[in-house]
Amino acid sequence: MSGLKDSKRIVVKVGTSSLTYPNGALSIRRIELLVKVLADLKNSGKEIVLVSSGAIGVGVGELGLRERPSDTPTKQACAAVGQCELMYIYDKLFAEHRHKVAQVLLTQDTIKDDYRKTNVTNTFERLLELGVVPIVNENDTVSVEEIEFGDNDTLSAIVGKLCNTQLLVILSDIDGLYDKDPHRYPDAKMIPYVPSVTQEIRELAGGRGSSLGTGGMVTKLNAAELANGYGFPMVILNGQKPEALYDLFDGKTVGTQFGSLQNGTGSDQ
Ligand SMILES: Nc1ncnc2c1ncn2[C@@H]1O[C@H](COP(=O)(O)OP(=O)(O)O)[C@@H](O)[C@H]1O
Ligand SMILES: N[C@@H](CCC(=O)OP(=O)(O)O)C(=O)O
Repeated sequence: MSGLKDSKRIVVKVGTSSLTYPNGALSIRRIELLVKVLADLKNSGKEIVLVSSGAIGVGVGELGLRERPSDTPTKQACAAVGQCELMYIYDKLFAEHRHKVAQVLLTQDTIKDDYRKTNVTNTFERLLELGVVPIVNENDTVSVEEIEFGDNDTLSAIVGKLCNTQLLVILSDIDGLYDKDPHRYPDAKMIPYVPSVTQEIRELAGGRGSSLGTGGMVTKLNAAELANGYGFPMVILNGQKPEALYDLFDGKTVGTQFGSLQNGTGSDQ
């Protein structure tokens, strides 16, 4: 079995802080760059599933609110408004590269129900066969647990399982996992490889880094643990530099890799 660079089916998760400015408005430059890289990777033969946060952040901007709301119904309303805008933009940008997108809204409990799980898996399988890029987000109208505790990181690992991915890439507002929060400690050092998420690793992780990000490093470690348990590795890369995905698939050491490909032969470390 070959290394990460040969993974064909990839789930890429992008967080709110990688897509929006601190005032909530969408960063056109970032989303354009992300779509360009993903479209190009798709042209190279990869199958891409994109898990995109940002609906609440974009909704905040669309509705002209001054800051991210703290009450759940307003967050849900923002997500419902923002999701339309987000998909409109993805549709338009992927179309420029002649790729089709699909909207898939899920809740984390999908994985617990065999009937729903099969339906979702079948949909992913067919969409990928048809050459479509599924774009997934939490269904924030029917599920509020996740927007209260906030994270699409866990969802992205579940999506990885549901679509039988070979690799999960989480694009964050930071280059990878450090030995302490680099926003608080300038001497923090990045950790390139984590074979498994231990208690010692968990103790390195702090909370969110920006006013728009919700999960912090803890939820990324939860996602890594889930992903590795499901049998695929996870890599954290910086969403400000989506070109890092090219480096990853060129076989370079970039970001932080958690776990290796199943049967232990896939690690690039
Ligand atoms: N050990 C750590 N290594 C890296 N980042 C950390 C660590 N501990 C806490 N963080 C914080 O987690 C943030 C990433 O999570 P979050 O703000 O939720 O981003 P995103 O929107 O990308 O999901 C970083 O910006 C950083 O401030
Ligand atoms: N479904 C919500 C998810 C919010 C969320 O988890 O954000 P993030 O921590 O940036 O992945 C949205 O799209 O705004």
